Amino acid sequence: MGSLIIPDDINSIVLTTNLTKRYGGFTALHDCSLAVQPGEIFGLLGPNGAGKTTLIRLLLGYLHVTSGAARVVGFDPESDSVEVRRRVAYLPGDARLPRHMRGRGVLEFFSQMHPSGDASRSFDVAERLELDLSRRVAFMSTGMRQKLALAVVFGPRTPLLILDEPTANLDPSVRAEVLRLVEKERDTGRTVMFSSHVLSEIEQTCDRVAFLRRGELARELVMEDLFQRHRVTAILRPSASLTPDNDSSALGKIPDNLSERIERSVVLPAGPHGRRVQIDTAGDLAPTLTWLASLPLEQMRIEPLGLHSVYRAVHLGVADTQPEPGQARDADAAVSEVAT
Ligand SMILES: Nc1ncnc2c1ncn2[C@@H]1O[C@H](COP(=O)(O)OP(=O)(O)OP(=O)(O)O)[C@@H](O)[C@H]1O
Repeated sequence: MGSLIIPDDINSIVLTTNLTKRYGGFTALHDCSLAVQPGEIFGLLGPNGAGKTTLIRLLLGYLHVTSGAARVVGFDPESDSVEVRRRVAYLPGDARLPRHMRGRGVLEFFSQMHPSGDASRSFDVAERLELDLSRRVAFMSTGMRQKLALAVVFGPRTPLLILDEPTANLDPSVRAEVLRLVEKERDTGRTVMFSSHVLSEIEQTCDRVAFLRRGELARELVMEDLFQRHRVTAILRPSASLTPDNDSSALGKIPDNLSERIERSVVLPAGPHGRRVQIDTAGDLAPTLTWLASLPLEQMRIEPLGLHSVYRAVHLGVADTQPEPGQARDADAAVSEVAT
């Protein structure tokens, strides 16, 4: 406890320094240091058991810290959890609501419980999510209960919202509506932290994302930087000359001004249409396009590299820019299993 807080991070709304949680001999979170800035949507990604919920519950003081420190909305959740919870609206992954109450009663009850509760905001959210508030919780479906829990949590006007898998059990149109609500809150200056297994919604909504893997903070990513990374796929013209080991010599030397932007360029073994070429780029595409146009390539396709490739790399512990040929298919299967 009581680790040094870096002065640059003094304005962070969430700050953790070497935060660690052990259950007996098992480490659920290890040396996690991260900072969330006011007004951003911060995503937490990671496979099952990675430590996302552990981190969130430490931030709210529901779990005791083993070592390291956290500061949330200016307070230490270990010693001031009441102050933290006054300022944070929290959606647990396993939200439990009073089964005997009707939806309307639940929203009124929770808005009175929270110091910054506002029932009218909860009712608005319930309406946007098309939730029938006349039903008793006991007779609601899983998705309806999730909508009700969301209506509860979007009620209080707290500076920070922490949502543990907010879109779990919801159909695609409701998921989209929840993400719009999250963005709306951010646009009013609130900060949102949320965990999810759905890469597309993190990609679409978050300003920054942290990847947890086996209790470690494996990677942090600014989404703007991710959107600047692309994969160019093309077929090598049959006339292009190749050295016997099929290296990337057919692509020539990468111009000096692009050396930082071209993260990877490979000629893959021949497929049904010829030899495939893959080039991964970072940063502004404009200068790269001129070079690409000069190469002996056809059927060129340019796609954003996307969170999927980073997730795969972090999840499998391989470099996202240099997957082994043939490994990609296995990796994709593993990701779709875990991350869709
Ligand atoms: N009370 C506990 N005692 C022992 N181990 C625990 C306890 N609570 C959680 N763990 C373990 O800590 C690890 C992290 O769990 P956590 O719930 O934080 O993961 P998560 O990333 O939220 O996973 P999921 O995506 O499945 O919700 C898991 O291996 C889990 O089994």
